[in-house]
Amino acid sequence: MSSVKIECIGTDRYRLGESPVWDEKENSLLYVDITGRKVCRWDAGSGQVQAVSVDAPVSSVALRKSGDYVITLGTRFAALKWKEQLVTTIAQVDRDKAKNRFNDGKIDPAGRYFAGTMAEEIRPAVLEPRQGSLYMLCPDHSVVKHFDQVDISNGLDWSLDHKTFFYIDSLSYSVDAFDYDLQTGKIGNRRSIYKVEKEENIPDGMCIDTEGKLWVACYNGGRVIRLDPETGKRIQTVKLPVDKTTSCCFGGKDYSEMYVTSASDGMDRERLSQQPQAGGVFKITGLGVKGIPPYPFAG
Ligand SMILES: O=C(O)[C@H](O)[C@@H](O)[C@H](O)[C@H](O)CO
Ligand SMILES: [Zn+2]
Repeated sequence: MSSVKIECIGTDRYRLGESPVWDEKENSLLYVDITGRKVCRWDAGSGQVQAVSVDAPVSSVALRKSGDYVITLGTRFAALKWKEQLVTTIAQVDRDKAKNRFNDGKIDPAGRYFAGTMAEEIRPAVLEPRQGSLYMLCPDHSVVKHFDQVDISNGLDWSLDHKTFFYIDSLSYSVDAFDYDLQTGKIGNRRSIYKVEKEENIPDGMCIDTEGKLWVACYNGGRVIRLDPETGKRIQTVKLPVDKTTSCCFGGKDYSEMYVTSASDGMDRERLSQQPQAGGVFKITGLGVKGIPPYPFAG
């Protein structure tokens, strides 16, 4: 564990970095700046970042089987053609909730796009409660609502045997599990597998490793934690040089590196001068565990 190394990739600082996803074909890391309204792609070879600006808060990005990407934009699921910088709407949700937007999203092992919504934040983590829902965009472009009453829909991933869905509603301060039916995408039997501790603050984005353990980025906690979903115990803590760590994914060669996004929104000048890397994207090496490739959207 002593060989764990953390570095900030590049010099760009984002307002609300989120949704890191490794794009193996491009040897690149994709991520979004939600409030900065852009989708970014960092080329691991050249170190260059390309960005596509969009017309609404963009909260997640995912690979697409047919090439290019899908995103959650405002309250829409949309397709993004990278080269053309072209965004086209696939489906819309929460039409009755003008102030809602999508938040975190990820593709399930069968190629469905899961993403949840939340109310507009007055400031980070302060918002009208229970306005969000969890949705699933199917490959045929139909949308299913799984449940509502969500405060801040956040981290999500699936167990390696695809029988469990893990989910975080941030303001419940809990990491939850559901039984998962991969055939139908149905979820059930919700239970909490981990209650975050006070200094861990707000559980945000999440990903699984090849040992079936969960990694959770802790917003205002300045860390990622590794959890054993079987025992409900935390087995590792990795601290980062910024407080507002938002999400994590594995990438790089053999998915042996971890990438962590962060935010700078809501920090005053003094705080920002103490944490000059706030809003940066970090690469962690030497963890000694690997991740799995992201699933692409099948539609
Ligand atoms: O990163 C996200 O998922 C949200 O969009 C953020 O706004 C934070 O999570 C929130 O402020 C604290 O929970
Ligand atoms: Zn998040």
